[in-house]
Amino acid sequence: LLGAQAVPRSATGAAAVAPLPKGPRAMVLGDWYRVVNVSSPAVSPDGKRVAMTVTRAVESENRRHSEVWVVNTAGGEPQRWTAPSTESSTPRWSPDGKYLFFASTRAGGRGNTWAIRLDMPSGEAVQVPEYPTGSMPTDGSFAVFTDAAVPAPQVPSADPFNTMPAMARPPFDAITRPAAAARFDGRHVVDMNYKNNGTGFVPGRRVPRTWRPQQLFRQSVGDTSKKQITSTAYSHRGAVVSPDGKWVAFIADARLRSDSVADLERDSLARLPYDKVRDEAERNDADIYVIDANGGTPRKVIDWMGAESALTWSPDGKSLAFIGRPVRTKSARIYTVSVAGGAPRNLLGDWQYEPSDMDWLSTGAIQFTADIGGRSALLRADLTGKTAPKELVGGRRQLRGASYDAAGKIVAYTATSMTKPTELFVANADGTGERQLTSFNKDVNADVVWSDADRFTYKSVGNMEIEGWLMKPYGYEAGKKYPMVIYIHGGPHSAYGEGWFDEFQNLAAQGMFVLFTNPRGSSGYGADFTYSTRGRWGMEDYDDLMKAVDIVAARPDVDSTRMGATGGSYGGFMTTWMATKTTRFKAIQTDRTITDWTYWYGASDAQGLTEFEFYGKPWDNQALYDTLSPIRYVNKVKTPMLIVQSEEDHRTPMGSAEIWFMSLKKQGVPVELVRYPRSNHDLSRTGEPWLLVDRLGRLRQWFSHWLIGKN
Ligand SMILES: CSCC[C@H](NC(C)=O)C(=O)N[C@@H](C)C(=O)N[C@@H](CO)C(=O)O
Repeated sequence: LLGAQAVPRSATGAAAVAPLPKGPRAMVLGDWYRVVNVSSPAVSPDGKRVAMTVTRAVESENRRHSEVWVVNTAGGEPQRWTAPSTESSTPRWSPDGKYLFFASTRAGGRGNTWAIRLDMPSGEAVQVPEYPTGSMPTDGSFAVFTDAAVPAPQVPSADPFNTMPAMARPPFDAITRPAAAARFDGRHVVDMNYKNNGTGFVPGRRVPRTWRPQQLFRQSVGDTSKKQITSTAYSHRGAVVSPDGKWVAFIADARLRSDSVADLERDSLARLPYDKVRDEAERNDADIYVIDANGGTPRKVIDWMGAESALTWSPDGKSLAFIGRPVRTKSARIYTVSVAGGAPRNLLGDWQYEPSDMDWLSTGAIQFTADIGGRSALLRADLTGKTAPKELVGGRRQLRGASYDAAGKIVAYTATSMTKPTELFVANADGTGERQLTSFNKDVNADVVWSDADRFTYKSVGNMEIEGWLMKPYGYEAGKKYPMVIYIHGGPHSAYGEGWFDEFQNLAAQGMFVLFTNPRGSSGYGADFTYSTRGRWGMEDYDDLMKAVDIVAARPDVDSTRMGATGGSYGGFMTTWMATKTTRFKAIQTDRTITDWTYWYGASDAQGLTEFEFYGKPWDNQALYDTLSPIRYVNKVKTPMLIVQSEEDHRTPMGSAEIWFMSLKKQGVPVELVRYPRSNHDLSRTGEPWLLVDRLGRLRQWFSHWLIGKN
């Protein structure tokens, strides 16, 4: 049943890949390598084609591979447009239809933008320095983009520490120095942001701190020269050119203060103890401006309290739309405002959900995608803001990356549902006439019986409605009882939903029910829901999870004596928290866990999370950091636990796992710790394929051992 794939090495060193049994059958681990992911759809300006990124795992080489593929919107077989020997992704078409640009790092090139010529026969990808990247007017004659006008300060070539590894060099502000540069290869740290999940350790500066404000530049198509149109001490962000090419709208500091002043103010505020009046007051950090596309003095369009993003011109160039969030704890809304100024109009009113992206189509419609709980949909806003947005494409699935043709008639997007890995779809922009354009997962879908899940909602503490799903075990037969494992997501502000997910399928294939919910604190249900757990982590959200367990445990087909729990990151915290509170689970797996919030605060790269959620730094509110730390109650734990942690996880560093492991070991509680090398916080999502699959295998084995009695 396990289906673990042996990967013997051939004489050449490449791993041989064992053939998989034909289906229909349960998922085996080797199926993970067969699932293809489609992302970043881009509709050509004429609406005839869609380009996309197609990503597969190369099992024998323990890596992923991405290519750009193109399919006709009228249908037919998708074609690969980029070389299999290189990595290529995120395609976009030039407005004149002459090029398909994409991101790729290729030998002998500058930067990572490459293009395929569409106006003449061509096999090789080329770089086109005379074709600018940035926001373009309707005629596509030039682009506006932002860049620093001053070069980054260089370390002098005579610097005595130049030969040292970057992390070993004494940073600019350091007092201490190596006794001998050639003999120290450790890490010398002076700045706070010295490590980052994914990037790893970040070397300190060898030169004084400088500011390089982002300026507006323009470049004509067919010309490699770039004209700088602003020269200011503040940065320009989200710059977009008006359809007629006369104006540029951008977002900048509300008082146009220099970047250095704004940063130093933020740094000094950040050092102060938490203060509700100051820290929760509405702030106006940024506003919207317009400037002549050839430069000049900018004019403020609106003074709007909050943070603006996704600035977009109306097709007639008279208005601007933006996504605005008044304060962190309020839902983002779509607003429109006249370029001449005046009050912005809220198009979403008090609609519960939040927009993820937005397009103002040439037809005049404003469309966007939004998470609606665990599903996501394509919607059209009411331009008067009087009625709720109209859902154009929805259903029990997740839609991403809506892309339109120049006429605003066609929309392409990717979609996935519980039993269907991602594929590309196209529809009329009003949502009618939907068609599936790719079937990259046809073979694996034919072999594997993906388990489906029933959606349910339930009322929890304070009458709050919670959304949950129960996935059936593979081979489910009415009248039999099955074990159940609850999955708990992280964030805590993220969400599970209506998409194919390898982790759920992995356990369902072993003959277990998989329960997953979005307790309060999850994203996708509006900001009130998301921030309702502030200062109360592990309290009502724990109740939400346990209520779902109660509901499911009462089913005649669930064996309530064989239940398990698993979760990662904040979900990892929650599993250790559960272990201190209940013995109703027979086994728990805790992933990228957090067991001590004070340790986490010091060791993680994301202090901002608890500074906000716990009302300050540990010394501002030590009682809360302690009360919510599972390690304080570890003497209560009786449940066998599998701990999985990544050696290079700078988000939830190893110390939490180590103290948990040692504490359980000392108390005689069955515990295993698996430490993954060359892995960070994203092992389960973007990690090395062999390690990722190894982890899935261990989850299967752990729960099979404790809940089914076989391994
Ligand atoms: C202001 S810092 C945000 C931290 C971040 N939050 C989100 C929404 O992801 C985060 O990394 N939190 C971790 C503790 C966490 O639980 N991450 C989850 C979700 O990404 C995970 O599964 O790794």
